[in-house]
Amino acid sequence: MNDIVDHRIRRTWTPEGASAAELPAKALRWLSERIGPLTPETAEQAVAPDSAIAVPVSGLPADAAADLLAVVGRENVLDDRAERLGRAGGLSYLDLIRRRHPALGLAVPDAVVLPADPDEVQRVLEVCTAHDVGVVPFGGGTSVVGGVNALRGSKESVIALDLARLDRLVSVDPVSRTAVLQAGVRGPEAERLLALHGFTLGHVPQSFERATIGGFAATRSAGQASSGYGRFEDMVTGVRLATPRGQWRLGAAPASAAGPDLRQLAVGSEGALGVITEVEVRVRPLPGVERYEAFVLNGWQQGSAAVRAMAQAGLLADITRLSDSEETEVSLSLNSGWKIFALRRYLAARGVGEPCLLVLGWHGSSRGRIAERRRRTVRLLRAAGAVSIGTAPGESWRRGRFHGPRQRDALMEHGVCVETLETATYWSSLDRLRDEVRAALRGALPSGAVVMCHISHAYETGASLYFTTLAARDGADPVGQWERAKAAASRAISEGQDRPLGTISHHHAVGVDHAPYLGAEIGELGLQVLRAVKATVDPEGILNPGKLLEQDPADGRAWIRD
Ligand SMILES: Cc1cc2nc3c(=O)[nH]c(=O)nc-3n(C[C@H](O)[C@H](O)[C@H](O)COP(=O)(O)OP(=O)(O)OC[C@H]3O[C@@H](n4cnc5c(N)ncnc54)[C@H](O)[C@@H]3O)c2cc1C
Repeated sequence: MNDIVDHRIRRTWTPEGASAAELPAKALRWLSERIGPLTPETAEQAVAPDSAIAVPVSGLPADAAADLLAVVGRENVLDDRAERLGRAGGLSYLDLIRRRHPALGLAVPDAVVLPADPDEVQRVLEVCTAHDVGVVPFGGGTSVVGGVNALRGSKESVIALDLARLDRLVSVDPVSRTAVLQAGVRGPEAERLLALHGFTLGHVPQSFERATIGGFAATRSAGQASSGYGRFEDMVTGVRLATPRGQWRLGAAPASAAGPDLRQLAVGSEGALGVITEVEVRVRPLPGVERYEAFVLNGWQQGSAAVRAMAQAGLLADITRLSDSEETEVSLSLNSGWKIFALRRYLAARGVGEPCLLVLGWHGSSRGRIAERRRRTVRLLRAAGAVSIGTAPGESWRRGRFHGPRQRDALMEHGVCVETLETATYWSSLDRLRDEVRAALRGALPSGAVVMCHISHAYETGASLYFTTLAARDGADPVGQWERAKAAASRAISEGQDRPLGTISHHHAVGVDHAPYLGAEIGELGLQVLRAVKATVDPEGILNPGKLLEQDPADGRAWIRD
């Protein structure tokens, strides 16, 4: 079993484990004052042994198993409970809760299959089509929308198709600045391999340490530096897919008017239209210099107007992230490193009563190049009323940029209901969307719940909104508690007059959790178009049953409560 999967079973993000993110006493005190007394989980709940989780005997038919062994070798068809449990779902709050409360049940694949290369992936799909076995493509397993849950749909058995062995940088074209990476390469390894050639991808989501190139493409991921490097789909120049109907290569030129851009059907296909085996990406020269800094704006309106002005003037930093006052308050309260009292006094003296933190990160070939870019941005920000608080808080953000999942591990140990959700809309609707989602979450969660929001992806025409909630967990019904809150927020996002107020997902994708809301966004005709594509490439419906397009009430949700 690889380290990553092993540590996921133990419910810790990295090998260092939850101890890497122990919450300081000050943070716990602050939190219990805000959301009510924390009720740490019992030792049994916190580390439920694997043996406590019911894992049915593998239902993979013997003849299908034999054919799979013939393709990938005996050691790459795994049916022991630990390996299967390791791929039983992703990393949403509900996924983690199910692992802590074994009685809630988990959807466990019948086997884990690890092909070595694109041709083996293709042959695995042929075997699964012949034996009518469902296939869940599994990258880093960091889905937070149920994308890798081992649902069966109409199939008797389902495998997790783990792409971990597709871990190579296939080629680099330094002239065109493109590179081909296999789907199973994880974020840090992709950067390491590209750096050997002097390049970077610049795709750094918070799940960077574990998520894969194939997963980024399959979910239309957006990284923290999207303002500078673009979203993942902006980086993709070509895709190689294995489908039950054969291999499909897309992307012949950097731009094309040869009909609709079918690459964009593969990007965002969430394992339902094919298995992405290779991705050709645009790469950029490694930046020689980085600079992180922070400003404070007075209130959300002033902050979001400043980010809009930056976006519309083409003056965004590579990383541009605005926290609302609630999120800023939490950062200030929980951060032990800053001189908080002095900072609050300084801001009050500058007339900032409702601080909203704006972090900017700059990448460039030299200090001079960065200075040149930031000069105009800083002028704009000063005119918008922003107060510079220097590089220390920016550096602190950079150092902690991947700590979120570890802190979540620690918060869960303390009995907190901690989850995130995200959306995006046009600037003219942004404030209304934020107000409505906050009201929906507050209405559904216990009083005192902390509901924070930030903008971390901004465009000329609009921005994403990312919400984080912290609430006292309902120990008797933790799943129902979050499902109700999430449904209320999703309704607020999806309702609107002639179009929804926002998108049901800016970068987490659809999976199971957002499937009921997809129709509101793309219309019944849109759903039919996608179903027609699915019927063409996957006529037997083996690929990722119950995700993206399908809502199978008998399978899609019921197992959660079983
Ligand atoms: C703590 C945390 C922070 C996160 N932060 C971000 C963030 O900042 N930005 C962001 O965009 N997302 C974020 N996510 C969500 C998640 O990391 C992304 O969706 C990521 O792109 C998933 O990559 P993965 O390799 O883990 O894919 P998986 O979780 O393994 O799979 C995701 C979906 O893609 C399909 N899939 C995976 N690989 C392939 C393939 N090769 N071919 C076809 N289908 C495939 C799966 O079947 C599934 O439907 C975060 C998640 C967590 C847990």
